[in-house]
Amino acid sequence: MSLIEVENLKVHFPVRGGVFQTVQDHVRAVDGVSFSIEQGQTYGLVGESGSGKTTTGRAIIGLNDITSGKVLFEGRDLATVSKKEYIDVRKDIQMIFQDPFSSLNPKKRVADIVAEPLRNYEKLSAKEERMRVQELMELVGLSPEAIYKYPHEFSGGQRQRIGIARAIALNPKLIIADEPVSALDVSVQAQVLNFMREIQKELNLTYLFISHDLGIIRHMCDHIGIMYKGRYVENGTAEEIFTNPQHIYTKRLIAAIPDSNPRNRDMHYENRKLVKAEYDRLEKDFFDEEGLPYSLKSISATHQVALAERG
Ligand SMILES: Nc1ncnc2c1ncn2[C@@H]1O[C@H](COP(=O)(O)OP(=O)(O)OP(=O)(O)O)[C@@H](O)[C@H]1O
Repeated sequence: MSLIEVENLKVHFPVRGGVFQTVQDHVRAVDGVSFSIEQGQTYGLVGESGSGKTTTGRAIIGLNDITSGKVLFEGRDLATVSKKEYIDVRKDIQMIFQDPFSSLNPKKRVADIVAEPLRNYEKLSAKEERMRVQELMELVGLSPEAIYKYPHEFSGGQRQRIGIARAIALNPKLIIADEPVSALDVSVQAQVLNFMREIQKELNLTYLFISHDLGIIRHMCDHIGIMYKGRYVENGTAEEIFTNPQHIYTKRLIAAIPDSNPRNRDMHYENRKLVKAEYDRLEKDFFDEEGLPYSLKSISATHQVALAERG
């Protein structure tokens, strides 16, 4: 059984207007997304800004209302479990946020920040709590003595480690990591990503990893879903997606990954121009009037016609 299964998830936000603020329309932020994640695996959701990645993560954790569809955690439907069961499940699902600068309360010491979930769910004595927080600090590679410092006394990478310490405090099974390194310097990003992989192995964590950066997703994920305007255009194993992308949108994202090998740069640049030209030409044809993506088959047919026309 998968740890988590998301079935045909839809999250629509009402758009209100007029004098009486009546509902005039809906933003279909997530519009029929399905995936499952096995224990210990990393599933990547990738897409450009506004494609619905964050809303998907927030809906799973209960921060956004679900319009329709199901979220099953260890086979239990989160919409129908008892309150007690839901509280247990919520302990098992934690989140790491994008911005370690704003997600940590600047007025609180690290001891209080990391202890927050412990105080919500576990009744520990002051001594037990301090010991657990110190243990967590060591686990994330920070000095246990630093628990009395404030967030501004740490670097960006260290702050994200504090966010991770808070997320793993209750020994969760699933961590939703929403752009966990995009606010960090590139030099620090790799360190934090590698560290996330290390603790994943050590604690048998499962990740839902959200990013707009396909290069990072490639580094981290076993399976990938490519989102565009609230829907999937493609999903599969990381290997399938990178070795044989089917959709022109996926090809475009892959072509946009910077290539660190200088020998490949010229070729990469040419590929990029080619893919961009195809994409621009076909973009209007991708979605029918209801915004439904055409099947991969029809896209590749359209694609072939376009290529033939170009000679
Ligand atoms: N509370 C809300 N009310 C109305 N619309 C919303 C709300 N939250 C998100 N949206 C809209 O839903 C769509 C999807 O947003 P979402 O933040 O999930 O995308 P994203 O792919 O995570 O993008 P980003 O990387 O910029 O966060 C966007 O059009 C956004 O404006």
